[in-house]
Amino acid sequence: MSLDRYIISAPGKVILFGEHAVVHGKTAIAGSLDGLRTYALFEKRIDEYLELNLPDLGLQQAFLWPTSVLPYNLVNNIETKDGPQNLQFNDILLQKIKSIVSNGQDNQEINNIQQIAAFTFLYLYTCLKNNSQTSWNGMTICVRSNLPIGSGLGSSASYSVCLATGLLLAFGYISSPYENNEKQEIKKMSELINLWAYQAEKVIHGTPSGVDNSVATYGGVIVFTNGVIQNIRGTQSLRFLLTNTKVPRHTKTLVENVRTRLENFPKIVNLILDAIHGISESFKEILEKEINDDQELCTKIEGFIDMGHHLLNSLGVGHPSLDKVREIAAQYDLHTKLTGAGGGGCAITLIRNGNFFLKKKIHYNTNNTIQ
Ligand SMILES: Nc1ncnc2c1ncn2[C@@H]1O[C@H](COP(=O)(O)OP(=O)(O)OP(=O)(O)O)[C@@H](O)[C@H]1O
Ligand SMILES: C[C@@](O)(CCO)CC(=O)[O-]
Ligand SMILES: [Mg+2]
Repeated sequence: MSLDRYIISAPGKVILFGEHAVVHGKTAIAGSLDGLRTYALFEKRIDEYLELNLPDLGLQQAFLWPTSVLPYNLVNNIETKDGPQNLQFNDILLQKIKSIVSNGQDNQEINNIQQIAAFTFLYLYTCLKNNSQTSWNGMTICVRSNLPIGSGLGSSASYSVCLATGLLLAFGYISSPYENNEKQEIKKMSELINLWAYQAEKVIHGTPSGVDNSVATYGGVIVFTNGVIQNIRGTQSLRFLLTNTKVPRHTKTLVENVRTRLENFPKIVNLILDAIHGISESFKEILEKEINDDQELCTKIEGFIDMGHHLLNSLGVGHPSLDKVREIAAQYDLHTKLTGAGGGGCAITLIRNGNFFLKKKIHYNTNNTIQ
């Protein structure tokens, strides 16, 4: 039974190690950001209109569409992994939604951030509305976030998780944890949310790995390899300083550039991706070892940070502003790497403190898989 209103929230993220390599099947370690989140209000309307308010994108006026213009019944088995896989990014659907978002001008490229966000919502709505028996035909959505957008902190992933959750709740595919907090049910619902948030991320990122939407869905710190997720519980929260260079960049473009470099220099770039994979796996291993000497542990992680930063630079996703952050932090003997897609955006600096690495037994939960 769906309610008439939902308020949903999902965290941003930092990638500690493995960005870009994770797109090519390697391992990444990502952590969710407690205080930086996206919030979405979904409210049922009595008319058959969709109203989308995106004030963070400088949208003065809400998008407003009659539901009658949208195509339906594209996906048969929404609730299984086959659902999205059967759903080809078929051109008719994409063109149809693109023309709706660009007010009827056909063959318009969707390139500004408002249209990308609107297209992502309409795509997910069209897939999930399907033939679900629900009274949520019309709805008003408003999205707000305190995450910097386009800065490498997973704003698109938290946006995608909020949209997927709101629509799955509205169309009755999941129920709120207040109505059903049975552990097994929550696990199933989280997997469905993550599956459809991943579809939304594909619209925004092009060929995402799924690590961003996974950590925005599950929270905490996760180890992610090819869609397999290990939740790391019981870790002492690592302390990082987040620096936003405020240099704008697009994740989709940066990911495409790395793919081109891999196609042009496969023998070299594959070794770099393997080295980045090695850092993620080594980090995972030291979390499991009983290293009680905090200094030794900290020195190892600082080594991973330095190597990780230089390896990402060699993939062409660095930026002078990120190196500047490294240089300034190094004056205080602190170690810094870019986080997310790079090319500007944010850097993370490891903060040492006395009891920084109080070791607690690290427990890996059973694997969750999302694809
Ligand atoms: N609060 C928001 N409201 C509406 N759309 C948003 C919001 N936050 C993010 N988006 C969507 O996500 C896009 C930014 O995604 P992008 O992947 O480029 O950056 P990011 O997710 O912040 O960085 P990274 O992917 O490197 O972590 C925006 O263009 C917009 O379409
Ligand atoms: C750059 C990347 O690895 C992380 C972006 O936050 C892209 C992805 O994994 O989808
Ligand atoms: Mg993103």
